[in-house]
Amino acid sequence: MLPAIVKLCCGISYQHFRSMTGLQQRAVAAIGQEINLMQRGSQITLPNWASHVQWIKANSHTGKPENEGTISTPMTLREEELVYVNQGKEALKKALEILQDKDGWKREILEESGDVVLSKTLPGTGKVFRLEAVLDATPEELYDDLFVKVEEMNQWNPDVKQIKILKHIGQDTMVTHEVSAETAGNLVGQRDFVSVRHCCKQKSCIYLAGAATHLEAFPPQKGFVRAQDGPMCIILQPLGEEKKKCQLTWLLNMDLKGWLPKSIVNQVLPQAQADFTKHLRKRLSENMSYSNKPIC
Ligand SMILES: CC(C)CCC[C@@H](C)[C@H]1CC[C@H]2[C@@H]3CC=C4C[C@@H](O)CC[C@]4(C)[C@H]3CC[C@]12C
Repeated sequence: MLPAIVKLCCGISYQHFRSMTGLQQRAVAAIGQEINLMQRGSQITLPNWASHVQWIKANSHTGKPENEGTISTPMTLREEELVYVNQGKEALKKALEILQDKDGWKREILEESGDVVLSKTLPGTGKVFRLEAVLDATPEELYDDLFVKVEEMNQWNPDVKQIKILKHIGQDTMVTHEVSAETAGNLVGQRDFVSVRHCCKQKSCIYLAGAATHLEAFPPQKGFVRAQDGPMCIILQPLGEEKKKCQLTWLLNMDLKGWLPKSIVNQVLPQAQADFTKHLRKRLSENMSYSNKPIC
């Protein structure tokens, strides 16, 4: 019944859509784009009938509907954005596959706090690192610092010089530009990265995935070696019901590019991971002391 009504509405409104001008056309096209994107990015589940509605695709230059005379096929709009969402999902899948295999990990660092960094060499991928740490925070709080407020990371992590969000694609995907700080003694020069960052929440766990990507408007910058991050992933898993404790598992898979001896790379990367949790703990304790402060 419902699909029939929708089809009828489409039939009735079709002539109107065709005779619409400029802004109106763009508005309808934009709504269509939005619905397609939401549906494809599976941010919302639309009822089945929604797929019967065929949206008019407006030409971005002329504002006129494309395929004049025929009802256009379901739009392949914002394809570029869907590419990023899929890259993020793919990164998560690949990173989880690596983490799922519990065999063959070698211990690189064991901190007094109990944080541990492990490594494994994978054929075709090279050496990957895995950090395991328990933090006094909920997954949501960590998601806030690591995803929502990612641009603030340089304020608490001295290994990061700058992070900028170049593009938001919905709430769960973004393209970021990161610049690392110079390491002590400038053993490894500054690197910059353009990455797709994708978040996925499942039950009580939060997954933050990432992988190197391209943004035409952001080619490699002069003076920086463009490195490649990923497929990487951070898993935030709550520990215990009441206590604010969270298990953080971080798979780091980074190609620093440039001319660097492997021995240096294999030393700085696990160290950067171990340092990351130290800085993150400090940030969390500062956040906590703020939230405990009386309001006035
Ligand atoms: C050894 C030198 C060259 C590199 C050291 C800098 C490293 C530690 C920095 C540079 C960019 C940083 C990443 C930038 C963005 C994110 C996304 C966020 O959701 C989780 C943390 C994560 C993944 C950061 C982890 C730390 C990071 C990888």
